Amino acid sequence: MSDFNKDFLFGVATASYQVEGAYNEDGRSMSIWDTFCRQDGKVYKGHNGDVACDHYHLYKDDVKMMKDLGIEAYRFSIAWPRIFPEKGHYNPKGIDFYKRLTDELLKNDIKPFVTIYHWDLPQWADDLGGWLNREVVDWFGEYVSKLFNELGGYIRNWITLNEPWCSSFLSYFIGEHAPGHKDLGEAVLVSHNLLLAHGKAVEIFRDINSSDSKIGITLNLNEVFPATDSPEDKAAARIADGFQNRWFLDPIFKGEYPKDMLELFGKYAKTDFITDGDLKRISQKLDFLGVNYYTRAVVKKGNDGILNAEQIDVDNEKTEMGWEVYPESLYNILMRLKNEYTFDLPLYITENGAAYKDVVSDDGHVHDEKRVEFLKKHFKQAKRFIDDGGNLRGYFVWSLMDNFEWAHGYSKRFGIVYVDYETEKRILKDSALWYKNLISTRTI
Ligand SMILES: N#[N+]C[C@@H]1[C@@H](O)[C@H](O)[C@@H](O)[C@@H]2O[C@H]12
Repeated sequence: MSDFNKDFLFGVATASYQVEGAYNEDGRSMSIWDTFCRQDGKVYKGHNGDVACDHYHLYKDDVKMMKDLGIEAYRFSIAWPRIFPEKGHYNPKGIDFYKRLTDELLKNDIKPFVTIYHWDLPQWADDLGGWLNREVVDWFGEYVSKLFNELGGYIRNWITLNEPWCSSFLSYFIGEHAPGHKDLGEAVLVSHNLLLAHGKAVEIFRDINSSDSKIGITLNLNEVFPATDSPEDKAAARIADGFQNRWFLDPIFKGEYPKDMLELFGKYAKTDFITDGDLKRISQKLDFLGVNYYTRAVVKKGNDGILNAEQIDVDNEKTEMGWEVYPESLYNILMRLKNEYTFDLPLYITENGAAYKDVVSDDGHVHDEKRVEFLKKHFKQAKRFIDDGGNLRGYFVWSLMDNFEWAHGYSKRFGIVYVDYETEKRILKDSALWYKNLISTRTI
């Protein structure tokens, strides 16, 4: 058994579109996810975030619930369509919600960690090309300037983007997420514009915010294993690692795109998307890196004619998402970051958690033993990293409560708190009570 020190932050995470609801309240306009949900066949049973967990109206109860659990930090995102419902049109009512939420958190000694962009791009921006249009960097700059000026005095920890891999490759190449394009060249251009927007936000942040405020980015990273020791499978694993991890880590921390991926993507990218100064903007110094970790990947040589790297199904314990439970890779990823990219830069696990088939038992409780075991194993790996000299500052469990799980709608439950979507009633799962005990003892 070993203890997390007193400064380590035990948190939970959510995102605006997944929990807020109030999709058309107080001036909020449509986002690409409001649009995507209304397209046939895109989201499970046509679910959408119109109401979600109604966090917009129930936030005080949710903050009290966090307080009662001893939660020390709350990672949430801001909905761009609330702040700028139209191009160039600022909506003060939009900011007012986040001022109320932040005020409630601070009153309860819960540190706010804000994600500036967690996928709900305003529809007006997408109508003008969205992340495909390099002008989005300026629109994003106007958005973040308003956030820093209006909220910078209360919020000290800012995350520019959540999982740019999802906002680019999952959304513009694989097509599972909004806006649902399937074009690798577009996805590569989008990934670059996302990183430019990230860099623009860091520049503005450095101009506006005091030094006791911190800024970083959140990347979803996994550890990639070759299915066999064959040269073909090893080569496939290297490409898969480049596609998932190095394409973002290298420009942010080394100031250059990985050459092997640049060569591969260069065959598909529609324009010469890198111009002078871009990589300098993208690779500005950060105050921390957020890591979202869920599972590893085991890859064999594929034949899609593009990446030629195919993930295989591993005969091991899996979550409801079909993701292998592999806590060791959390340690390995953190150690790789420390040794190759971030060195002594503070790290946060900004998301880790699991979906399981949760049901309310006859006793009125939700006995999610598998999630308790999942979290226990992953917290142990986090502590192992700290004990081996890693500068891990905190851990945000995904998620505080069950919520809208993107293309899966409400069919996947990730929360440590159960949500009855008919009544919006919250029920603490056993994992919430386990987390409360971990926080109070700080011992894993
Ligand atoms: N899927 N899944 C769960 C979770 C998703 O709900 C978050 O919004 C993303 O940041 C990340 O993908 C992880």
